[in-house]
Amino acid sequence: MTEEPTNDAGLGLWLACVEQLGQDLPEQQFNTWIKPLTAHVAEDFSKVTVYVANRFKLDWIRAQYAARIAGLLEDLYGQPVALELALAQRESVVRTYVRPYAGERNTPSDSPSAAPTSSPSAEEPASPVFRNRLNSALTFETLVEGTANRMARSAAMHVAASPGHLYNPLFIYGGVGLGKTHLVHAVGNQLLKDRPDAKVLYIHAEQFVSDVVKAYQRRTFDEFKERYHSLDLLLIDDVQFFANKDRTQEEFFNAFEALLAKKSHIVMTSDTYPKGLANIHERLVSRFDSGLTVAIEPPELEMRVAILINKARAENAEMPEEVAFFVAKNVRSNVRELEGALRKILAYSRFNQKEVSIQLAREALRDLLSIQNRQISVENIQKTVADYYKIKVADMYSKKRPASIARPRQIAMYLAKELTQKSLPEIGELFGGRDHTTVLHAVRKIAAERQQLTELNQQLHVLEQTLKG
Ligand SMILES: Nc1ncnc2c1ncn2[C@@H]1O[C@H](COP(=O)(O)OP(=O)(O)OP(=O)(O)O)[C@@H](O)[C@H]1O
Repeated sequence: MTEEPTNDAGLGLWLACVEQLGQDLPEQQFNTWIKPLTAHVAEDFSKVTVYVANRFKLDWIRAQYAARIAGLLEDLYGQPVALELALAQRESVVRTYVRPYAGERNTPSDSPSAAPTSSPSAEEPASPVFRNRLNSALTFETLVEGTANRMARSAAMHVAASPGHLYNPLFIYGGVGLGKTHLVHAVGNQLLKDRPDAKVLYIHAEQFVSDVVKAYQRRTFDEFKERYHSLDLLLIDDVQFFANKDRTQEEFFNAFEALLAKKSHIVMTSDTYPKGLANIHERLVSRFDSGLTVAIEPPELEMRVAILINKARAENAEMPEEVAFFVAKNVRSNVRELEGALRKILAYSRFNQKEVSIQLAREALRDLLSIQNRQISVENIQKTVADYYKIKVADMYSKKRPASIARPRQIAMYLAKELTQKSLPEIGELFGGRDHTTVLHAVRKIAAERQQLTELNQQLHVLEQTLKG
């Protein structure tokens, strides 16, 4: 492989990243995928271009390691570094990992002239593990269930258990990093576990476009059709990328009809619901919507906590529940960001040889937390305390008196007095129009008990840390 020139400091950054991966990954994975990589680091460190030997490996690196490499580079350099993956023969830089918005994406056109020279195909030589392009780590077992994904997950499990029947096609949509890709891989992996002979293919929509282009160029549409039309299960990710690709849409339509006719199953993902798709033919859109369409929502707090704890465990690290709560409270947007936060915390903990604690998490995530520039409001306190003690926010204002509710409410009043500038009557007002003496009683009671009860003190500590960010 060509050695790509890079400056010394840049080389140092790349080598440190590789070294860290060498420690983190199983030896065989490291030797197969990471060791052969070369990289070029921009003079100002703004971008690292990693060169990969062929398109197939590039896809694999992108799917499996790009987020991790980008995260490590950022940890090591101290600021975000754009990561680009490119084929080693330089003439065709494929796609940056840091994704632009859909409209700006540099996807291959499906006109023959714009075809990439080495577009991938489902037939490309590969070891049997990769032939179906499934990542065996993405299973139902490793996908944490919560309200946000319950329906999508159970529909997907249903499909995996009896493909070709209900919910065909299954159309899963949702924002970035919410687990759509994970879920479709899980369907494929589950089906293969039950029926190892099933013909399953996972493919990203962009790759399908490339396959169409190649069939065009080589006049191999018969083989193309045979390959796609013979599947038992087609898992196709990010179908919004079919926008404006007329020939691809036509071929996908054909494949779709053929597969449904023979009771094969199709599972699709997209960033929007079918009717929200732009520049896709109406006849395709209506077919996308003809089975079951389900959304994946951003994960709720408890799900985020569970994901963090599970992922830490998978990395052989312990994340105490209070730290997971602190992180989950502060990183809300999607699971990929949660994973990024976890990676930072674990790297920080290893590097400084300190145990994972709220204090450590706060240090590791200080950039992220300072961006949020949180202002503590009484509403925020009520929500956080309600989440922590697993009661409804509405109970903060209600007249209910059971201790399981009254106590968290007193704790929230105490924190409101401690962490905001509000007066006792103002706080009373915000807790369902209570008298200021009720608030005063709560504040005094909790302050006194805090001195006596270690457990309460610890809980208050977690809540304070969480609220202060
Ligand atoms: N419920 C979950 N439990 C465990 N891990 C999850 C869950 N949801 C998402 N993840 C993890 O979060 C990361 C991002 O998920 P995934 O790539 O499936 O998102 P996506 O919705 O396909 O995003 P995009 O649209 O950006 O491709 C993956 O590493 C995935 O394993």
